[in-house]
Amino acid sequence: MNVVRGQRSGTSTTVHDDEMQHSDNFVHSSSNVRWLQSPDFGYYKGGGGQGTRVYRNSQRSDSGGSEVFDESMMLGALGQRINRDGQVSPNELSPGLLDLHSFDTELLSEMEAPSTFNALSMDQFARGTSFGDPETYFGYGKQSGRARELPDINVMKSSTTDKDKPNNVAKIKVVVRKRPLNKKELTKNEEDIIQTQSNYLAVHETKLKVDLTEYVEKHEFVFDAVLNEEVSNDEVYQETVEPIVPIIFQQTKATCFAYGQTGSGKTYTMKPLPLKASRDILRLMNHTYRNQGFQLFVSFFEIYGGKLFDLLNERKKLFMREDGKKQVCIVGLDEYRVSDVETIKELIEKGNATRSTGTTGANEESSRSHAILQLAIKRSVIGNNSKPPKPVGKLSFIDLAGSERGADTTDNDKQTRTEGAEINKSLLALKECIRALDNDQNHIPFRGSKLTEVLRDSFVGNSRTVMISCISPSSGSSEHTLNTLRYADRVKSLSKGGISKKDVLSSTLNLKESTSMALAATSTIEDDVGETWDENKDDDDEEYYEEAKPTWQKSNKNDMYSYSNSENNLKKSNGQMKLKELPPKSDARVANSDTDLDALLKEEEDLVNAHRRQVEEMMDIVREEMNLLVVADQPGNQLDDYITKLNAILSQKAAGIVQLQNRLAQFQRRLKEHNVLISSSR
Ligand SMILES: Nc1ncnc2c1ncn2[C@@H]1O[C@H](COP(=O)(O)OP(=O)(O)OP(=O)(O)O)[C@@H](O)[C@H]1O
Repeated sequence: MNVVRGQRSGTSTTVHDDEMQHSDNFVHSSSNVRWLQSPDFGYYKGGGGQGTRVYRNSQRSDSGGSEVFDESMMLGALGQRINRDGQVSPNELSPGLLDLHSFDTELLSEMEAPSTFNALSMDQFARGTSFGDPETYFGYGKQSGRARELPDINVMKSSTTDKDKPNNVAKIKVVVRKRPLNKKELTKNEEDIIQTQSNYLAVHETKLKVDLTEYVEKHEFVFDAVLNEEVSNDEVYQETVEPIVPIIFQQTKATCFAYGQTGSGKTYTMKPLPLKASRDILRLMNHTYRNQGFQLFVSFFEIYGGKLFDLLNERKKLFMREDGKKQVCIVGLDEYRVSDVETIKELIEKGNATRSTGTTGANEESSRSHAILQLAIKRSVIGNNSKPPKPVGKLSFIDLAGSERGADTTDNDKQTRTEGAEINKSLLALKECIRALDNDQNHIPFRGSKLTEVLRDSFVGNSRTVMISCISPSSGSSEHTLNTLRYADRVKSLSKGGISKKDVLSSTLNLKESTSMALAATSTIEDDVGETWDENKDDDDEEYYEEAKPTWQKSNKNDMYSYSNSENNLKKSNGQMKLKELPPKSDARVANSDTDLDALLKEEEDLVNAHRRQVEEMMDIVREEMNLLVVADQPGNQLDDYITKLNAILSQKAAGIVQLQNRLAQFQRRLKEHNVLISSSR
């Protein structure tokens, strides 16, 4: 019997070991995590006992010799510039403005692309799920070193054209990658608490009962793919990016990003991917699409503290601009036309060396910025070099900054906290956007962060997203790991099917209750707003924005958000309530009522989203407060200062919730009026 057979992708359950039905395939201990130490157990890798295991890190050969890109070169490259003489020739540079949005208006007519999907489908049984394959399967017997037998597929191996195949590629694919235990974790005798099997993953969290006896809580998840510590970067590429490379030639914009706590392996995972993808793109251009006018362009920039910097031009500050058509442009971003792998490699290394890094307790070279590397495919008209090439598709790689929390930092200073707040904000915004997109919601909350604003064009239209959740296996990281997995799980599961209107209504009804609870929770906090949580206002925004009023708008420097459009809608809708004065034509009434109802439902949905955001932010704050207790014992921490700031934020959040409550009350009044109107028109 298989414990998790039949679980659908994106579901998770929490099972206490004592309640668990034991599987033929998985080994469980009833009371603690020692099961992981059995040398016989398939999940326990590496020789020696606790503390003697060698962290194998970059010794693994990923490429089987033919790899041009030497990953070990890249390891530890953060903060070190790798000088190469081969500079990019100036005429390969297309300077100026990268029109991130032009794809929507300038797309080429659809063309066929070779597909790897035939090759993929052949291997789906062996690999577990693939894009678009919601079914899970489980192999029998113990897990081998690799998470699964990944086939040696290559973008050129299958040249079969199948126009329909790309449509089978799921909009979102969520993959989890577990890294090996590192030296630090081994020294601290931390255990590997992550069990993986095919696309199934379990976290064995040790907890304490009230009587201080230990027990193990098992949290189970199923994702599109789970890659264990034995899986190489080549295999990660095959599982994640390789399948989407061909569809970039078919007007698709794809985004691949890594998410996870600091030190969990995001950079390690993301760094090799763009080069591998470029190699495949160039192969397609030089063979299948030979002499068809396709060109490859590379740009690389970072978002740090809400500001943009060009990583290929000495961190030159960039400005984002949005025109009347809501097209996002990054003014001043250097975009390089490339035609060989060596040049791309140099550019990537240059960008990585320029990236902002810092030290956190969990990672000595922690990425403090979101780095975005874009491979854009354009096409020029053969024989007409005067016209600029037209965008065809784009592949964006995002190495997200590590989610940072008070307890992780050895240097709990203002800057680190500011970075952490900014990072958390963008991660929340990213999740909201992905969910909204997959639910085909009209309103995509791009404005939640600079990251999502910049990525906006990659999410609209024909888009694909691959999220790689990176996790540490160690018992000491169980809380972070569970947070990462829950984030991934929510992205996956909540993105399916959308929220029914009925569900939205019931959520709204619960809203009042939960806001009251949240208010009660914050009511004891002093009303001292004091110094704010150093949310730096980005002056550039005002200067460069030309668009209509944003949906989400900072109302002041205190990192509060108000829903300006909603207020406008409200006025408009109130105007519509004058419907009562219209001639009593029931059809007109009903039609107008429908419009009104749509507006109401839209606003209601926005309210729920706003509320969810408030609650999530509150949760972050509560977690921060919990961390205060942990850091309290450490000397040198400015706890008073920290607590004052937390109190200030909590006060602001409480005010935000009051604002929401007022809007909810207004909304409910209008809903009542609307219902009266509907019943009178019947
Ligand atoms: N799968 C893996 N196999 C071997 N070593 C790994 C793996 N994943 C990560 N590492 C190592 O762990 C360390 C931390 O990884 P990395 O810098 O990629 O973390 P990160 O998630 O990007 O952290 P941050 O968010 O702080 O930048 C590095 O030394 C890296 O080489």
